[in-house]
Amino acid sequence: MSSLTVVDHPLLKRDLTILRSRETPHGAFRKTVSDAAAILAYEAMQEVDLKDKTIETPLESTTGYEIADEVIVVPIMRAGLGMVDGFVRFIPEARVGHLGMQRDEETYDPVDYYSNIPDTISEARVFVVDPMLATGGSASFAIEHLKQRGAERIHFACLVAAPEGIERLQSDHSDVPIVTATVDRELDDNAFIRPGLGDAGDRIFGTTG
Ligand SMILES: O=P(O)(O)OC[C@H]1O[C@H](OP(=O)(O)OP(=O)(O)O)[C@H](O)[C@@H]1O
Ligand SMILES: O=c1cc[nH]c(=O)[nH]1
Ligand SMILES: [Mg+2]
Repeated sequence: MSSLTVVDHPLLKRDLTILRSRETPHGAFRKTVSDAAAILAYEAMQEVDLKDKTIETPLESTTGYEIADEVIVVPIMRAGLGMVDGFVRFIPEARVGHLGMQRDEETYDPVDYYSNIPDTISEARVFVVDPMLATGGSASFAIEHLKQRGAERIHFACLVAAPEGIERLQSDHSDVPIVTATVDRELDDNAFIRPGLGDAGDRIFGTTG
């Protein structure tokens, strides 16, 4: 079974509270998603490989490190776009792929509408990002698509996960580690996460209210 890491950090708890509140307007919501994603990135990137590099300090030579991995961040659109900045903040040379996916409002199955993935995917360490893991359908489909494109080292990062989504992802993709800020109680009858934070895409982009 893949690993599940629930990041325990006071800044993340504070950010999650801002995100959960219905009072938070979309500008503050978008900024907070980005800030929280950076904290998740810090944890999710623990396994990134390094290589030695000799450098000159002002006084002498010493051995330092640089990132050895080719890193690709893949947001599941739309809401995943809000996490990209937080992830590339630490690795500016990272490439970004895009997967467009929208849940069907009745069946809750993901419908894919866009894919643009860097052709270095097979040798890369890939971070799939989406704030919400609800039924797990979108994340599972996205990861399957990336595997079919050749990806072999995939990580998944989200802000809010439902127990149902974690179970689905661990069952479909036992090789993909999951990093999240919280595991919430349950899915409701509309497959929304409770207590959750509502519709992440709409709140990031201000498409309702
Ligand atoms: O785990 P699941 O049951 O698949 O649900 C989670 C998906 O639902 C949301 O996207 P949505 O379909 O609302 O699209 P949007 O990002 O364009 O709003 C969310 O950002 C995930 O992609
Ligand atoms: O709670 C949920 C479930 C799916 N998508 C969201 O944006 N929020
Ligand atoms: Mg949405």
